[in-house]
This record gives sequence, structure tokens and C-alpha cells, in this order.
Amino acid sequence: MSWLSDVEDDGEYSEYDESSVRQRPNPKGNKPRTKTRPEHKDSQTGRVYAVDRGRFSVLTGEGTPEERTLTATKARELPRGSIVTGDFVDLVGDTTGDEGSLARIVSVQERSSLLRRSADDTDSVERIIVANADQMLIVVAAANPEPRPRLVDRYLVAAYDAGITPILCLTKTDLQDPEEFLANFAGLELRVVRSTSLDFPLDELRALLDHHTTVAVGHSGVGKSTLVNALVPEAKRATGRVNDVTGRGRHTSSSTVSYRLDSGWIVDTPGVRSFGLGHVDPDNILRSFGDLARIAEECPRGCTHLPDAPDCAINEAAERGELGAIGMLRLDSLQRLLTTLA
Ligand SMILES: Nc1nc2c(ncn2[C@@H]2O[C@H](COP(=O)(O)OP(=O)(O)OP(=O)(O)O)[C@@H](O)[C@H]2O)c(=O)[nH]1
Ligand SMILES: [Zn+2]
Repeated sequence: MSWLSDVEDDGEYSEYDESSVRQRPNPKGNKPRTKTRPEHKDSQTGRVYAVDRGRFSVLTGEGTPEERTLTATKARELPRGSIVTGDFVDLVGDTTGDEGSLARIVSVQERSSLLRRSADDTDSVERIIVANADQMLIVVAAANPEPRPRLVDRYLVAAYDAGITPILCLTKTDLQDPEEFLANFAGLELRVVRSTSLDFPLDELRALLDHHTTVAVGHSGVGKSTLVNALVPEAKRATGRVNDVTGRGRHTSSSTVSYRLDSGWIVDTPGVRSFGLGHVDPDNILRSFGDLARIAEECPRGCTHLPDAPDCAINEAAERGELGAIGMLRLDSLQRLLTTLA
């Protein structure tokens, strides 16, 4: 079975549930909670940059003289799994960040985006990979391992569904010219970066990542860690293993972590091996193809926009030759992505 169907549970939470998180007694915390409870006074805001077995690493006072990192637990009233890497949270308790101190996350702020996956395509239960990312760096090797367009399609679908701008990064271009592979994506408004570890395009990448929160995704062995290390040397991610040595159920060393760039953040997702799309709404894919979405307004209700869809306005425009060469490539990409979901 390919890694794509490798169903993996979220080890982050499964082995560390509420019962094992001992909360300190809180005399003020016994009031019944309502949905519109007042905001905690004196709470601090922070960014969750790593999650490990019920412990959250949080950066607070970002960019100010008070900037510091904290370790925090989740307040009991927040549901399990409700805080993910990239979240902005409100903290109370010991927010000094001193050795051994523990703060408590009492609420999660509204998210600007959510990158999700389901365990497989038939599973509508979603798991959140990262919150508040606005870009996705899709890392694919030009060779070793061989690039697979269908896999990139899956990442694109997830990005478009989440409203995150995809960027395609082709690594190992010293081994193979990627142009033939890239022809698969010719119709997309997709920024492409070509990279080799012999000569990293660091300036180009930094310019693209500046002022953004970018989630990096890619199949094991494509050189994603090598790339993240080059961008963030202190990341010190383990490199050199093409095979996954982390056994099922042991994901603590492979959790999603955000790294700070000069300006902006890159989120590495080593634990994400499967990318089920069971939760994705096809309308979100169409929305990412603005030109075709406008034509689709004339489609019959419930139109699939696939080649066999009766009276599909996009297909009819294509038949009348109104889409042009690029439009035809885009229609082909759209239909391929929609087929991924069908
Ligand atoms: N020839 C060549 N090899 C590369 C390049 N980038 C990375 N590699 C090699 O590819 C192998 C895998 O690189 P990693 O950075 O560990 O790949 P990864 O995607 O992080 O894989 P995991 O650690 O399994 O998640 C290593 O042996 C790297 O030295 C490149 O641009 N060219
Ligand atoms: Zn249609």
C-alpha cells in the first residue's frame, strides 16, 4: 500500500488525554461555564509553535522586549484536539516562562485558515494540521523519489480548500530536469521554485516566505528537512533518512513545528504522511479557478463540471473554443482535481 493510504492517527492526543493532565485546583474555576463567558482578565496572547503530548510551546510578546517562550497546558473546558500548531491563544496562570513554569490556555482565537486532512478519502472526520497558514510550500523531488503529479494534485486540493496559496518547490533538480513534470501544472497560477542542495535558492525562497506563515508539505525523502534546515539552521531537523523509521504510534519526534524566519514562519509537518480529502468541498476547488468559476455560474444546479456533465457551461465554452489555450489547460487541471475528489 502506498503511503497515501497509510492511515495514521493523531498520536499527539491519543496517548495523552484529559485524565492524565493534572490541573491545579483553581478556586475561581468552579463556576458553570457558558459559551459567552467573560474574557479572562490579565490573559496573555501567544502563538502555539509546537504541540507535544498535551504540552504546548507558545511564543508570547512576539516582536516586543517582553518576548518569551512558555510551556502551557490546555484548560479543561477546551475540547481535546482544539489547539493546534499555529493557533493564537489566550493564556493565564504562570506566564513568566521561567524554568518549570506552566501556563494554561483558556481560549483559542479565531483562525484565518485551517489546513485539514481526513484519515482517508471516505472519512469525513477531519484532523487539523496547522492553523493560520497563508501559504503552502509543496516540496517535490525532481527525482529520487520520482515525482507524482497526482500527489501534488492532492496537496493543491487541500490548499485551495483551505484558502491557502500553494507554491511548488522542486528539489534535487541536479538529478533531473523537472520541466516535463512541471508541464502537468502549466494551466495553474502556481509559483514554482527550483532547488538543489548544491546551490539553494535561499534569496528567492526567503523573499517568497517573508511576512507569511508557510506550511511545508512533502513525501518522505524529497529533501524537505534539508530545505528547512537551510532556511532555519537551528531547526537541526534529522536528515538523511529516506525511509520512515518512526513506527506507527510513536509520533512524538515527528510532530508539526513552526520555525521562525527573519520575518515570517515556516511550519514543518514531518508527521503528516496521509492526506485524505474526505472533508473537502468541491466548490472551494472551483473558487480557486476564478475565471472558470465565473462561467460556472451558468451551470445547472449540482453540476460536477466533469467532461461528462450535461449542459456544463464550462465544457460548452470549451467546445465553442472560448477558453483559449491556457483556459483549456486550466480546465484540464480543474477537472483532474475534481476527479481526485469524485
Ligand atoms: N542530489 C540531491 N540530494 C538532495 C537534495 N536535497 C536533499 N537531498 C538528499 O535527499 C535525502 C533526503 O533528504 P531529507 O531532507 O532528509 O528529506 P525529507 O524530505 O526531510 O525526508 P524525511 O526526513 O524522511 O521526512 C538526503 O540524503 C539529502 O541529502 C538535492 O537538492 N539534491
Ligand atoms: Zn459545470
